[in-house]
Amino acid sequence: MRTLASGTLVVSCQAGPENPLYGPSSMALMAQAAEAGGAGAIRANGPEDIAAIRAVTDLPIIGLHKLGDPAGVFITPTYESAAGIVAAGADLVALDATLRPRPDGQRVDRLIARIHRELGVPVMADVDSLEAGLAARDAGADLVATTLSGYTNGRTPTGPDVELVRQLAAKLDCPVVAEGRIRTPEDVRAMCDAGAYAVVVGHAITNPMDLTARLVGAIPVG
Ligand SMILES: CC(=O)N[C@H](C=O)[C@@H](O)[C@H](O)[C@H](O)COP(=O)(O)O
Repeated sequence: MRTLASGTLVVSCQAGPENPLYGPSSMALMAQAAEAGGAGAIRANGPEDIAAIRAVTDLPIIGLHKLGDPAGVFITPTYESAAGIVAAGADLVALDATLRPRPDGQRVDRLIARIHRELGVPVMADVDSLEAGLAARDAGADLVATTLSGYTNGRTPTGPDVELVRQLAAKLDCPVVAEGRIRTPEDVRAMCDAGAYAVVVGHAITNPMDLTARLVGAIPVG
């Protein structure tokens, strides 16, 4: 079984329908490019993308399935969504473990226990706060990630949440994964110094629209 090693840079290869790169073949190419650059694992969304990525790499895949309302719990909200991505080739399941109500009313500890029992893969809890991270570990999560920090209370900061990584790493007895708005080598280093076990980077590597817009924004007007 493929596992997430300590000190890994994970590249999140995701594109929504608004992105010209939307689709499994583009995401498989992204994953191959990430691997060629030294990525140690891939994070990917949905069974189609995951199956296409699985076909071209042996790297561990952290799978998720975004379903439902993005304003609520939508990262792998149900057991069925977890089962679908594992069948497609995911080695770990990432799921929303914020303290928000789940769409099916399911308790997260029962969901995690069922994934362990029936799918036999580790669960990475995507959280937004220290409280949610501690609760996720108590609920059985194998790893805790800061993925949802800044996305659940209406205001998204521009930078990554180094402080949350530091707090989680100080309190938890499991790997803490840094994720969200990490853009530069300095950000990556700050996360490692704060105690991150692994670092996930998405937009800054796999979203050329974002990269282009940032540089276009640097051109003086007039
Ligand atoms: C909040 C949410 O839905 N995050 C998603 C989780 O899978 C992805 O859209 C992010 O790209 C991923 O977390 C990596 O983060 P960033 O792209 O900022 O490096």
